[in-house]
Amino acid sequence: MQRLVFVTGNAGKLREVKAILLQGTPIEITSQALDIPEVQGSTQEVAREKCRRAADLIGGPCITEDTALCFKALNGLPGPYIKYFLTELGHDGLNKMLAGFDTKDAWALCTFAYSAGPGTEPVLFEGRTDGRIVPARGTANFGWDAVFEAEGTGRTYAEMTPEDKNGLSHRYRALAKLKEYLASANQ
Ligand SMILES: O=P(O)(O)OP(=O)(O)OP(=O)(O)OC[C@H]1O[C@@H](n2cnc3c(O)ncnc32)[C@H](O)[C@@H]1O
Ligand SMILES: [Mg+2]
Repeated sequence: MQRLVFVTGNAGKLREVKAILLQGTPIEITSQALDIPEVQGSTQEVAREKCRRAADLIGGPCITEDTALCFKALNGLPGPYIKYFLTELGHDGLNKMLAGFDTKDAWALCTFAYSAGPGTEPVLFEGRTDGRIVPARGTANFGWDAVFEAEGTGRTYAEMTPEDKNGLSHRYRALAKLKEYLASANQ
């Protein structure tokens, strides 16, 4: 059994990561909620720096995760800054931001970063799910789930069962790559 510390302050992320990793992996997740300052930059720069700081703080190997919500009309923004937009504007405001644009297309991008310990360069694993921004539908219990309709499903993440979301989400796709990496690194 491999033990990995997932450093996150977000209960929704932790719940989904545990559920996804339960499906056939010898990885046990323990978590630490640390509020790590996030730098500005590309999703990759934000992810790398957060993971470096987390590894320094806990003094050992760890994973961190960054989620971006990218609007096509805005060339990928708010991207890694979605948390602040969601907090300040809410679901309705996110829709209104796109009112002047024809395309409501968007994608959810998840970046896991794995550090083998302080001083090592984090390795990144990205997963992307395409969709579009819609007026809120479904049970809104996690972030922007209610306003993101995943392509080809006709449903927002908030209208899906946890199993359905975890079978096609940005997080699931990124974790699949992380799992593969850890499995081959352990042979
Ligand atoms: O401690 P960390 O892991 O950084 O947790 P966080 O909540 O600060 O997370 P981020 O910095 O990655 O910001 C991502 C924002 O998107 C939200 N979010 C992340 N994953 C989501 C998902 O699958 N569905 C809906 N909202 C999500 C999350 O609640 C934040 O508001
Ligand atoms: Mg954060």
